[in-house]
Amino acid sequence: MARVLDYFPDEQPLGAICALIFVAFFAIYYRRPGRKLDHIPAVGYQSHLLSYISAFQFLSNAQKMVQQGYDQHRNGIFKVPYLDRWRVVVTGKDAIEMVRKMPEDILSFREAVDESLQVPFTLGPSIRDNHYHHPIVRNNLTRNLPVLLPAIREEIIAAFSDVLRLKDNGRDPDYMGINIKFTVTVVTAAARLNRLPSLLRPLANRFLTSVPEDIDRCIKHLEPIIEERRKNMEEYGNDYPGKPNDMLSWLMDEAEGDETSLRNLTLRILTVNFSAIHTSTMAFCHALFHLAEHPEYIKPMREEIEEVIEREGWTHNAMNQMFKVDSFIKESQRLNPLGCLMINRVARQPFTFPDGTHIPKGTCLSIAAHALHTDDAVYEDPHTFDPFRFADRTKQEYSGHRGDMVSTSTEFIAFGHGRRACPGRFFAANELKLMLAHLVMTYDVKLEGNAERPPNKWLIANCMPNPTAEILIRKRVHQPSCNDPLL
Ligand code: HEM
Repeated sequence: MARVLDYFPDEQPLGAICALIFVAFFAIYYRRPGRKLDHIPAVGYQSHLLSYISAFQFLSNAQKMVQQGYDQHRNGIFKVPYLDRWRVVVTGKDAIEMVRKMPEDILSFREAVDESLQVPFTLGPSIRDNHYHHPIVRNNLTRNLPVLLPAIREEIIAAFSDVLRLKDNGRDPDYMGINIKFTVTVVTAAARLNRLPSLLRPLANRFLTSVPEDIDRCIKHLEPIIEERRKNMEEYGNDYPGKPNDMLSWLMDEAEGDETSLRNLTLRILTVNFSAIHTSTMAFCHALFHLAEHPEYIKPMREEIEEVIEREGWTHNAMNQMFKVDSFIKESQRLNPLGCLMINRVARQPFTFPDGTHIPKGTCLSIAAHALHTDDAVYEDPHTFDPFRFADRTKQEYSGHRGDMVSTSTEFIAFGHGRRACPGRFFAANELKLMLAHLVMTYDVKLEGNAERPPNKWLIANCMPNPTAEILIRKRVHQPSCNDPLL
């Protein structure tokens, strides 16, 4: 104490005491549930106050620290320090299986999402309490993929032309902009709210977020469409001829009570796009950077695509037969999942793992995704990008659909695993495969010189493709016949 007081002039001991009380309050307030996790080994300092040093290191070193814990406690359980809490990390097949099977009232997915995104404030109570869009994404969207595939392909081709500034694709830039920006709006507001004590959050939310303005802007686009569909339904019945077969129609069909309001339907569209846009964008960029580093993999994929498209055309069936394209993206997701910690959950009740580790109520728990995906006990030569690793369906471990990108397991958790696994992954897989197939059939890509793949950017535990990297891309001189007139 004497040494700390030395930093303050003699006449200001009160200031020093206030500062110390503030630091102590910060330290005690922030770490929850704190000492109840003392029995779980920590990465970095274990003691309460010193662990703040490790928590600061974790901000810029999360992936390495999680890997360190994984290497030291293989098939065990350890904890990593965040500024506001410990996070318990679970490793090993059996423990992952146990987490997968835990019911929501013991290990909650919802509570983890609500906390990390501050859903009650950012997206609001209707999104927190009602998840009717989940089965729509999982069932309606997936079921309709065969009929929607041509429209999805058309969108992809238009998007490529737009991004490469080849021609104006006629899509409304304001509507696209709101949907793209919405994720950033929500995530930024959530990060700010997470730094505040819960009592201040309702008030602070009003100043920290532009979600209401984003919804207002989006309403302007969707109002005339929703009104027209309602009018048609009133006049010609629910299944009127020409009714669009899309997310908005499915939501309008299923919404009940308050959910039928224009505002709530708009918020629901923004929320579905929130889950879809950035995840898919990052997945595609990761794969694109691997391809640009290894253009030699373009040829075998072109051969596969040409052969499949000659037989099946650009159909859903064709997508299911592009094993190399599927494997390429899956391999890229294996090495570059959304983060080093995934399948985040909050313990709603205390429970004990079979190895005797007790998990108190309120504990935040995750699986070490990146470490699992690069474990040499799980994958051969795990740090090498081996694009067609999953493509050989004669191998028993990848036979049937087991090699597919959408197939989750205790060895591949890029989409989560179990009941809560991403309901949009079937759509995502088709979208990503169509994008990669379109890219390789239409363009050549490479990195400048002999450059290596641009390094990923880590935001604490979240992994993103390098946002400033550049690749070289040019249109192929000879287009194959299977590239139809849509181009
Ligand atoms: C490559 C692209 C994607 C990846 C890597 C991805 C990954 C994930 C992951 C890891 C989860 C959480 C699973 C868990 O914690 O157990 C999730 C949830 C979810 N995903 Fe995806 N996803 C992708 C694309 C999509 C798309 C395209 C949609 C919609 C069309 C979608 C809709 C959802 C929804 C609705 C949830 C539940 C989220 C919530 O309740 O807040 N995802 N996704």
